[in-house]
Amino acid sequence: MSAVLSEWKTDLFTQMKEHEQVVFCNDEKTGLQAIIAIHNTTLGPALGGCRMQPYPTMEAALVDVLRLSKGMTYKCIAADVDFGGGKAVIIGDPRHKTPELFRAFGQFVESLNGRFYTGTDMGTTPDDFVHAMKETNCIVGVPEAYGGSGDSSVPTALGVIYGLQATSHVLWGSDELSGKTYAIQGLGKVGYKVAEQLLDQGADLYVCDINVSAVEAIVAHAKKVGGSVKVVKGADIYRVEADVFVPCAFGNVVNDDTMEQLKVKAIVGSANNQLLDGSYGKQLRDKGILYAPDYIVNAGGLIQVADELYGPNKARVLNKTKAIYTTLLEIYRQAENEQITTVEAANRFCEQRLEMRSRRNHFFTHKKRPKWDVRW
Ligand SMILES: NC(=O)C1=CN([C@@H]2O[C@H](COP(=O)(O)OP(=O)(O)OC[C@H]3O[C@@H](n4cnc5c(N)ncnc54)[C@H](O)[C@@H]3O)[C@@H](O)[C@H]2O)C=CC1
Ligand SMILES: O=C(O)CCC(=O)C(=O)O
Repeated sequence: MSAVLSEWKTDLFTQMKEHEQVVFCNDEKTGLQAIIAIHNTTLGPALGGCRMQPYPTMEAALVDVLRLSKGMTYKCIAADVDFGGGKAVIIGDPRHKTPELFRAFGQFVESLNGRFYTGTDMGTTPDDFVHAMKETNCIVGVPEAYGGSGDSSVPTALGVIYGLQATSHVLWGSDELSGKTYAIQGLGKVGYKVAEQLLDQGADLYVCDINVSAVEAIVAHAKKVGGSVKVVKGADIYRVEADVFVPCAFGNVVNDDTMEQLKVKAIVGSANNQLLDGSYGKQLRDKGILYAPDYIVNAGGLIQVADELYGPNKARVLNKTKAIYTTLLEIYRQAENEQITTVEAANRFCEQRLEMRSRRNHFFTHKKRPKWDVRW
C-alpha cells in the first residue's frame, strides 16, 4: 500500500473512530455530494436531520457531520427517544437546490436499508424531503399534508422556551421570562418562533440575522405587541448587555473570541454544537455564565419527528417536550452538587444511560425489532 493511501486511511478511520459508519454519496447528474454519518445505533436506527451548506472543504463537511451525529446519540438518550445518532450534510448552496438533488439523496438514504432516518436541518425544508420521500420511507418531519407531524421547529422552539424557564428558575428564582433581555442570534425556523414567544411574554430582545425580511418581521411583531426589539449587526450580538444569549443560527459560537465579549448570565439556544469544544464549558463556568447544554434544550424537534413513526400526536409530543424543563433542572442540580460543568453533567447522564442500554441490546438491524416497520 502506498504511503499516501495508508495515511489517508488511518486519518479517516481515526476521525470516525467513535462512529459505526460514514457514507459518502456522489451523484454526478444532480450534483449531489453528501455525507451521512451514523454514530451509534444502540437505541435504534440512527436519526438526524440533513443540513445543506456550501462547506469550504470536504474536511469541514466531514468534521461537521461527525460532530453533529455524535450529538444526536446524546440527544436521543437525554430525550428518551428510541433512536440512535446520525446526521447528514449536503455540500452545496441551498439557493441552488433542486427536486432531483433530494431524490438522489433519498436513494442513498434508502440504500441504508432502515439504518438511517432523516429530515430537515439548517438549509433544508420539509418540502425538500417530499422529493426524497419518493425514493425512501426513511424520512421524518413529513409535512402534515403527507400524513406527517409537520414543522419540527415548532416543538424545538418550545423546548428552548422551557430551557429558558428552567434557567430563569435557577438564576432568578422564577420561571417568569418577562422583564429580562435576550440576545437572539438567528431568526430562522426556530429563532423566529422563540423571539415571537419571548416578545409575547413581555421580554426585551436584541436580534440579529443576515436575512433582512426575518428581522423586519420580528420588528413588526414587536410593534404589534408593544415589545422592544433592538437590531444589531453580525458579531455585535456577542457584546450586548443582555441577560441570556440565545444562539439559534450556527455552531461554535462559544470560542476564544466570543468568550471575552460575552456579558450574559446564561446561554440557552437551539443551535447544535454551540461550544467550539467541551473545554469551553469550564471557561463559561469560571466566568459565571450558566450554560444549558444544547442537545438537552433543542430536543423538541427530535421528539416530534421520532414520535411520528407512531402516527402524529401533538399532545404526546408536547408532554415529552415539557420534560426538557425537568431534565435541564436535573443537569443543573448535578453540576452544582458535584462541582462539575453542565456539559460534564449532561454527558455523564447520557453515557451512563447508554452504557446500561448497550448491555441489553446492541447494533440495530432492520428486522430486529418491529417498531420501525411502521412506514417501511
Ligand atoms: N429546526 C429544528 O427543529 C432544529 C434546529 N436545530 C438547530 O438550530 C439552529 C437553527 O435551526 P433552524 O432555525 O432550523 O435553521 P434555519 O436555517 O431555518 O435558520 C437559521 C437562521 O440563521 C440565520 N443566519 C445565518 N447566518 C447568520 C449570521 N452570520 N448571523 C445571524 N444569523 C445568521 C439564517 O439567515 C437563518 O434565518 C441550527 O443550528 C440547527 O441545527 C436543532 C434542533 C432542531
Ligand atoms: O429536528 C429534526 O428534524 C431532526 C432532529 C435533528 O436533526 C436535530 O435535533 O438536530
